[in-house]
Amino acid sequence: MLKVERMSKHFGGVYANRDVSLEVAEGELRGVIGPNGAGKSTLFNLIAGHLRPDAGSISLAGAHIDRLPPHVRARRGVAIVFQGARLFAGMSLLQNVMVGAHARSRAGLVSAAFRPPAQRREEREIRTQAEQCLDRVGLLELADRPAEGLPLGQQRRLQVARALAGRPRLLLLDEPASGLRAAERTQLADLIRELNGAGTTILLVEHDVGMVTSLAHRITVLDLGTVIADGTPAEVTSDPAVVKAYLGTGADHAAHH
Ligand SMILES: Nc1ncnc2c1ncn2[C@@H]1O[C@H](COP(=O)(O)OP(=O)(O)OP(=O)(O)O)[C@@H](O)[C@H]1O
Repeated sequence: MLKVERMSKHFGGVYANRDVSLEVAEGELRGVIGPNGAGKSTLFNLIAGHLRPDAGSISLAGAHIDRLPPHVRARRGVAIVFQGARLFAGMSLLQNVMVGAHARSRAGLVSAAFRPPAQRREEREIRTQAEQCLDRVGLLELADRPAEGLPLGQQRRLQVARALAGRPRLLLLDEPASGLRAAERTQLADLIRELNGAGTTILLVEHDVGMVTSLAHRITVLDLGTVIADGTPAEVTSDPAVVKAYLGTGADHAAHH
């Protein structure tokens, strides 16, 4: 479904990504890991459309998307959950998800305020769909609560619900576990597994190696901007190059856990 071919991106003299290739098959849960500075965020931003590659290509279901702006990629079915993405604090959980759905609807959120009768049905459909998305992430009971002050674990799940409202073909998750407590991580991991089990193709870029190895079918390992391993969790974690890359930043890595 997603194919990244020999993609490179440099900042000055530093290759943040160099000749990076990876494929995500339909229905797959693909993990991307790597020590600090490996190029994970850069890869994520290139796929999401926030950075342009210097070389190489990205295609979705056979069509090149690397020159499309993020919102057009979203319309093609690429949903993005950013690390630290903002929620609308003044809105309820349900409204936050409805914004995600409106991004895809013809009416748009602004015109929803002046909705003529013809648009009321669409509005109702969006609401129902948003409720379903909240239900999928286990937050339906909190639908009418304000998003403000929500614990971090619930914020992340709300962000996932918002991404699901666009009915994505591919869900991109950028370090979704960062800053979460152990119990919240477990809940989030269960959610990711469930979504993938229900058919959502997922690319999970994550610092937490344990989480990725427990969830992903296949893992791409980056180090210093290049792919050093690609395979099943068992294959990559026993790969000497991977072990060496992580040992090289051992103290730093341990500090994150
Ligand atoms: N906007 C930028 N300008 C200059 N250098 C950058 C920029 N973004 C990334 N880099 C450099 O590119 C390399 C890869 O960084 P990147 O943030 O993609 O790694 P990462 O794997 O996400 O790291 P971390 O796990 O620490 O977040 C690093 O050497 C970084 O300093």
